[in-house]
Amino acid sequence: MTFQQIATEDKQRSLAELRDVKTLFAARGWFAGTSGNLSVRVGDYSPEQFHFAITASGKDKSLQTPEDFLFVDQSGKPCESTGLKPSAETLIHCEIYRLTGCSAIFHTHSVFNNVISEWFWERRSVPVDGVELIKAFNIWEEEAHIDIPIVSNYADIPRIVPEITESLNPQIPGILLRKHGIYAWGANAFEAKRHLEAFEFLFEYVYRWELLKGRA
Ligand SMILES: CSCCC(=O)C(=O)COP(=O)(O)O
Ligand SMILES: [Zn+2]
Repeated sequence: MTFQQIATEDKQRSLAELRDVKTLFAARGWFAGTSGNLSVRVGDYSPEQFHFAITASGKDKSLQTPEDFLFVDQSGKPCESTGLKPSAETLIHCEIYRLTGCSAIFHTHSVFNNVISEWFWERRSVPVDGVELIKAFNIWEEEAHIDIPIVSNYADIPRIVPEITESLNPQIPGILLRKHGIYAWGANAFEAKRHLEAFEFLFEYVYRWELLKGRA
């Protein structure tokens, strides 16, 4: 399916979803200093051809403007003529869509996700044991253990992509970039948001638990 074949209503719906999530996350202070980026896929999916709406690079994501989003293809190239630049991290979105076939990807920076990614960097994953909110990832076993992958954070984004290819675990809908932030995804915007919120809860839990353990 080409971009032109995708119904206008579907494109408008994806932009409305992004706008709503952006407004909500901005109200929570989740886009400090223009950080973060969001995308929602539109139209049919195949690993070789897909399209998604993504936040434009470097914008103040707490503001609503007519120039907040643009559509790109599976290689991160704009689908329409535009003066807007897609997020500097678009290639990470491209790779996560290609590997998972998901429909929405949300990326945010927080103090907890940064600190925890550095604390567990040597083991390249954040261990979480038996916390109820693991169920937000559709993992229902009692006392479940999960490991949330951490990859390097290079200024040159294409260098990060092979580490994502290598480390992404299909059971865990998120990946941490070291001292940078979390990428969370889902089958739709609702699910990606649930996953992101669960990750942030778990990072704060692990951070506080590690502190308490250190005092015992
Ligand atoms: C000032 S934040 C540095 C870039 C970044 O990590 C980010 O999430 C925002 O980049 P974008 O190009 O998507 O605005
Ligand atoms: Zn970022």
